[in-house]
Amino acid sequence: MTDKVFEKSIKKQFEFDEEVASVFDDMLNRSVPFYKEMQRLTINFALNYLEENDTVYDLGCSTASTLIELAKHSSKKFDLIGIDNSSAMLARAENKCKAFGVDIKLLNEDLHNIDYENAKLVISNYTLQFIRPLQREKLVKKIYENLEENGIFIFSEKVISSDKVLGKQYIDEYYEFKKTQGYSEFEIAQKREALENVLIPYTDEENKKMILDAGFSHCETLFKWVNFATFIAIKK
Ligand SMILES: Nc1ncnc2c1ncn2[C@@H]1O[C@H](C[S@+](CC[C@H]([NH3+])C(=O)[O-])CC(=O)[O-])[C@@H](O)[C@H]1O
Ligand SMILES: O=C(O)C(=O)Cc1ccccc1
Repeated sequence: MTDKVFEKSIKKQFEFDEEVASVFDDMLNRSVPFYKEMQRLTINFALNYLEENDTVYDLGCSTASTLIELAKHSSKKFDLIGIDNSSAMLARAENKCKAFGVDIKLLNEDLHNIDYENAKLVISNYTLQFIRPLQREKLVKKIYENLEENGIFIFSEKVISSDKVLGKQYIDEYYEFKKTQGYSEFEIAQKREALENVLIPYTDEENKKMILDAGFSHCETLFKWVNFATFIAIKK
C-alpha cells in the first residue's frame, strides 16, 4: 500500500501505529535511500559470521523483512528473534512470516526489557535513533555485554553532520531524494515536524564513540549515503 500518511494535516508526533504500519514497507523504501541495498549488505555481512544454530536478534524488526530475507538467503538454521513494541507492526510481521514459511520468534517488548541471551548477531536498522540518548547508550552496553565472543552488531541510523553548512546540504539533498520518490513538499514538511524530538540522530563520530565506549573493539561504516549510514561493530 502507498504511503499517504502525511498528505493530510497532522498535529500529533510520529508513531508506529496502525496507519503507519499499514504502509510501512512502502514508507521505508521511499524514505530511506538505498534501503534495499543496506538490507542486502546487512544480510551478506551477517552471513559472513553466522554458524548453524546461532542466535540472531533484530531490534525494531517492524514487519520482519530483514529476518525473513536472512532466513531466505541461508541454508543454515538460526534462532531468529524479532523485537518490536508496536502491535500493528508485529501483526504484519506475523502474517509475512507465515506467508514465507519462516520461523521467527516475535516479541512484543520494549528493547530495554530483553536479555539478549546467546546473541551472536544483533541487527538494529534505523531503530536506535528512536531511543532517547543515555537510554540508547545503556542499551548498546547491554547488547555488548550479552554478545558472544566474536559477536557482531550491525546497525543503521539517520545521521547528522558535525559541520553546520554541510548539515544543511545533507538536509537539502535528502529532500531532493524524497521529492524524486513522489513525496510533496507538504508531506515532507509534515513528517519532519512529526519526527521532531522523536527521531534523534547522532553524528557518525557520536555513533562510533557510543560503540567504543560500550566496549566494542572495532566499528566501521559499511555503507553511507549522505545522512543515512550503516555500521558494523565487532566484539573481540
Ligand atoms: N523502545 C522500543 N522498543 C521496541 N521497539 C521499538 C522501540 N522504539 C522503536 N521501536 C520500533 O522500531 C522500529 C523502527 S523502524 C525499523 C525498520 C526495520 N528495522 C527494517 O529495517 O525494516 C525504522 C523507521 O521507521 O525509521 C519501529 O517498528 C518501532 O515500533
Ligand atoms: O527522517 C525522515 O524524514 C524519514 O522519513 C526517515 C524515516 C523513515 C521511516 C520512518 C521514520 C522516519
